[in-house]
Amino acid sequence: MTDEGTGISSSPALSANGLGKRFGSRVAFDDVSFEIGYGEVFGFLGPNGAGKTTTVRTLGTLLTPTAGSATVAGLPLIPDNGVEIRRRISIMPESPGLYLRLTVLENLQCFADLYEVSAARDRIDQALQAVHLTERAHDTCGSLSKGLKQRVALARALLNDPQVLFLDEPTSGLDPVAAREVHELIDGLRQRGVTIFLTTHRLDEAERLCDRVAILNTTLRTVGRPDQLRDELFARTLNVRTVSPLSNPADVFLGVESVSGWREDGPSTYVLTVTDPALAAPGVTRALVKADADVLSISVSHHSLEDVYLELIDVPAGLS
Ligand SMILES: Nc1ncnc2c1ncn2[C@@H]1O[C@H](COP(=O)(O)OP(=O)(O)OP(=O)(O)O)[C@@H](O)[C@H]1O
Repeated sequence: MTDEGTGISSSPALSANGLGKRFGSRVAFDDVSFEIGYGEVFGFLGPNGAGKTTTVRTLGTLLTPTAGSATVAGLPLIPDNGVEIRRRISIMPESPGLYLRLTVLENLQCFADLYEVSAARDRIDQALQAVHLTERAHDTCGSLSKGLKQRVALARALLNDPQVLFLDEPTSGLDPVAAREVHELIDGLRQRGVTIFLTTHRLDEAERLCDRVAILNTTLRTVGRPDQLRDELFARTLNVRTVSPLSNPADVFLGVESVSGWREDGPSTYVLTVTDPALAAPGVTRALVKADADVLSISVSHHSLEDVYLELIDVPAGLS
């Protein structure tokens, strides 16, 4: 569905409603619901065995769901739509699955034939350019590093110019430089308006790349923007350190705009719960100066997506 005049689609690129998949008595994932807009980069996080790959394979029409419903690239996920959905999407699996004795170009030609890509040579050239591999087109895939193989797999996933791209752990096993290159490629795809469904164990990756993330552990634990999840789960705090203990901290802190509580966190260290750190910090500074306190530092505490993840996933005792 397209909004008149704007050309922008108003229906979600991907949606799931109570979606589930079980293998016999084993539940791979259950009761998963979300909506993803066109052009969004959506992170799908969860521990080993959480059901991420099975969700991707189900949305990618490779497995049939056992519960719920979904739409993929604007089409209901039903067997009759399988061919058309596969035409509109691509899946880049965790392992590249290339023919190692064939060159990069031959691999792409092979897959372009398989996918019946029209104007194949142009699409291959565009895909090679998108992943910066034009120079390596005639190298055999067996001679490429893991990071370069991953780029070939990404080029293959781009051959059909997908509306929705599923990336299953695209940086698994890559060194930081190769991972950063993949991140830059994903950024480039986002700028071209490709909707990306990204499964990853790397929380820094999700935080850097994703507009929103979902945390899955067989069922969905939460969906939201990383900063929104942090704010929902953790109170905002200011950390104040002074040279010597304050004689009456309550008198100093309470009454400052935006400060709703305080506690001591060791000698001369105070943690203040605040509604808005940007408002609270200058007020607290003024109050400390007025009380003649020698201030060592005032800092806003930052929670990472990892904190959110660990809070929501049941981590076995002793591991957190
Ligand atoms: N074909 C299958 N037959 C039976 N069980 C399966 C099958 N595929 C997956 N499972 C089970 O479904 C659950 C979810 O697996 P899945 O591979 O989707 O998890 P994941 O989140 O992708 O894990 P990882 O991060 O380790 O790749 C696991 O318990 C797994 O053993």
